[in-house]
Amino acid sequence: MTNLTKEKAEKKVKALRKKIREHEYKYFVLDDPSISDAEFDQLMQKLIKLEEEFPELVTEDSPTQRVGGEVLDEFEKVEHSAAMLSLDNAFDAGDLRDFDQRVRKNLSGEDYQYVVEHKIDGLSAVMRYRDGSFELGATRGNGEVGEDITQNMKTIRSLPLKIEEQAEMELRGEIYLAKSEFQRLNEERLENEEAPFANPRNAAAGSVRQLDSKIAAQRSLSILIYDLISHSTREFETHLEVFSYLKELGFKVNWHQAAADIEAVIEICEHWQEERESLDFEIDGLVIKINNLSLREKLGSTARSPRWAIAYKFPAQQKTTQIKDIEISLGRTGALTPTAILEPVELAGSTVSRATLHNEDEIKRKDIRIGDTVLVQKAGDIIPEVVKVIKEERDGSEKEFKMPDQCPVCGGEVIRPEGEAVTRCTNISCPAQRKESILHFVSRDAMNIDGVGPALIEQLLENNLIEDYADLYFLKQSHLKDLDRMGEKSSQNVIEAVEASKDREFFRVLYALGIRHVGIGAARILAANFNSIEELQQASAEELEAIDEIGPVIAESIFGFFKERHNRDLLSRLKQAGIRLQKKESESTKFLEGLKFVFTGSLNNYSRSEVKDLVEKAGGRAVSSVSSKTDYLVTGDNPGSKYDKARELGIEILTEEEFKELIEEKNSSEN
Ligand SMILES: NC(=O)c1ccc[n+]([C@@H]2O[C@H](COP(=O)([O-])OP(=O)(O)OC[C@H]3O[C@@H](n4cnc5c(N)ncnc54)[C@H](O)[C@@H]3O)[C@@H](O)[C@H]2O)c1
Ligand SMILES: [Zn+2]
Repeated sequence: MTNLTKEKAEKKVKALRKKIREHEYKYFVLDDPSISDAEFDQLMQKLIKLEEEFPELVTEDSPTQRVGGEVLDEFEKVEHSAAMLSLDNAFDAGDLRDFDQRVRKNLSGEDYQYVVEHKIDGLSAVMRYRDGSFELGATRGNGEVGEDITQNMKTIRSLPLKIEEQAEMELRGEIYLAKSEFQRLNEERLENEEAPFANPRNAAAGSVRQLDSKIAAQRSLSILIYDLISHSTREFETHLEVFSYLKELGFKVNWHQAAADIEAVIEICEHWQEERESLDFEIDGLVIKINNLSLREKLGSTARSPRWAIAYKFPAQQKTTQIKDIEISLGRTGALTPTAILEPVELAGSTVSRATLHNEDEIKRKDIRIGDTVLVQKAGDIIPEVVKVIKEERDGSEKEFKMPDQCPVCGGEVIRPEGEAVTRCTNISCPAQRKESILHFVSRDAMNIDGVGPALIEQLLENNLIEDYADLYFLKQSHLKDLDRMGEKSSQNVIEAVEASKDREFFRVLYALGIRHVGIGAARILAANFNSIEELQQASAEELEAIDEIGPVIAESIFGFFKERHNRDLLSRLKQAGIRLQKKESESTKFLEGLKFVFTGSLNNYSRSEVKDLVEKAGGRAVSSVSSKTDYLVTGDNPGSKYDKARELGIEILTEEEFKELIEEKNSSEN
């Protein structure tokens, strides 16, 4: 009870109706809502409560008395043979039990059973078949009159256009977009600088309402059937019977499960609330229906919804809130990630106060500003994200965001390489990324320092014994002895292993530095072209790019590395420690030294034994299977599964032509 006077209540009711109508227009006509469904449902619930308390205020045109929706003039109108209603909502087990009480009372003692189905977050459609052919498809519209979308529905692959049934029949189902398709579509829209759809439902609705069915066809819509409205020659007793009949005819029917009573229904609802992410389409709840069809008739409907069904709605995954600030957090590879600090909101059962903004481009594309009202969403265990900005809410005080030009953790220089979306701190010993860089430094292909693993590195950092990898060379046995699992013997071993690494080949040192994009292959090429660190450091970007295998991205990264003052300091300490930062007289510069090649598909210019010879002459090895240790995969015609595996592992892939160039060039430069 609200304890309102009638006058006050009337004012509230009017204001609510106005608000609800505005949101219905944005949602149903523009396919562009500015609040989440849960927030909309709350407004509706408020109105329902007030109207229950003051029944004299109920008017025929109240949103509670009719199905929300509008019919667009662009389409032919279709009058429905039976009104297409909304569903009543339940938000928890209590609401479901209340519903069950009402059913029980209305059926006065008759036995009944429920069927529970997914509530697909799409839009409902009605389909008419005659003499075995799909004849008409229509939207729900305002419930009485819908829009003729027959042409667009014909693009839905899962909808049979012919069936083995000569009767006249009418079906209902939900048109939807699969999650993967929704994601693809939104990425495409962002790229074309179009506003992303707020959810798959809006995306599906926007696609169905395309006047050009070629565009609809590109959207890959799907449909699931959930009701039979009429049939000219057959009668059915239960909803379950209808489902098996439709399935037999070749329709894709909605998932469903029988439930003996409301407690069984509640269990099914709880199950799917947990499992909803496992589906390839969005469900926003479950629909509970009476199984026996004659009982449905007995229960009947209100102006807005049937009394024999109810929608159980999951807690909201989307809500509107405000961005209070945008902060930068640093990943372990030095990536600067902007994060929105939100006015806390309750979302899918937890309080959300941060959302990832991914990167600078994403902020620009979505035009996100500090102070904006935004729609945020949380799906599964994914970090919350900003779906879109509600631009109508701007008052001019919002501030545009600018990426900092210094690392917020260490003050180091940040760069955003051309063609990349990510801005990074270039300081290798930046606290946010030093563990990773030290791990890389000691790894097998790099300095190969045995006995220095993740656990030891963590301890060394925690005890302030080292800050970066150069510090490893200044460790004394007395520092190590007292650490966990570090006796006399093992600390001695560590010191010796560190000492032994001072004489590694020059290319390994170059690789160990951890310059972004300089993998072991690029390090070898650099070592073949420069005799010492100083030489490399003095090279201009142009000189670097002049080397065949070194592209602008690697060149820029090398350049950036040497420019950073922390990195220069790090190098001078490596030098001071006695690491050899130049080539040995005897150091092999064989071009493919140590590199592993895998070949797949049939080659046009070489036999398999020829390529093996070529690779081995240049110091490389030809191996038969792809693993993370593979450096190059060379593909001929009709490559096999090795190709997919290499792609998955991010291994560099060469065509036969590229391989040929590599080998020929090498031979000519070495002769
Ligand atoms: N965000 C906004 O601004 C805004 C505005 C208006 C409406 N809305 C949302 O739109 C919806 C209101 O639409 P409604 O009146 O269609 O009610 P509803 O979504 O609560 O339920 C009815 C609809 O459920 C769908 N459905 C999915 N699976 C079904 C199944 N297995 N069996 C039967 N029906 C199934 C059908 O399309 C049917 O029309 C609510 O979710 C509401 O939050 C949001
Ligand atoms: Zn930093």
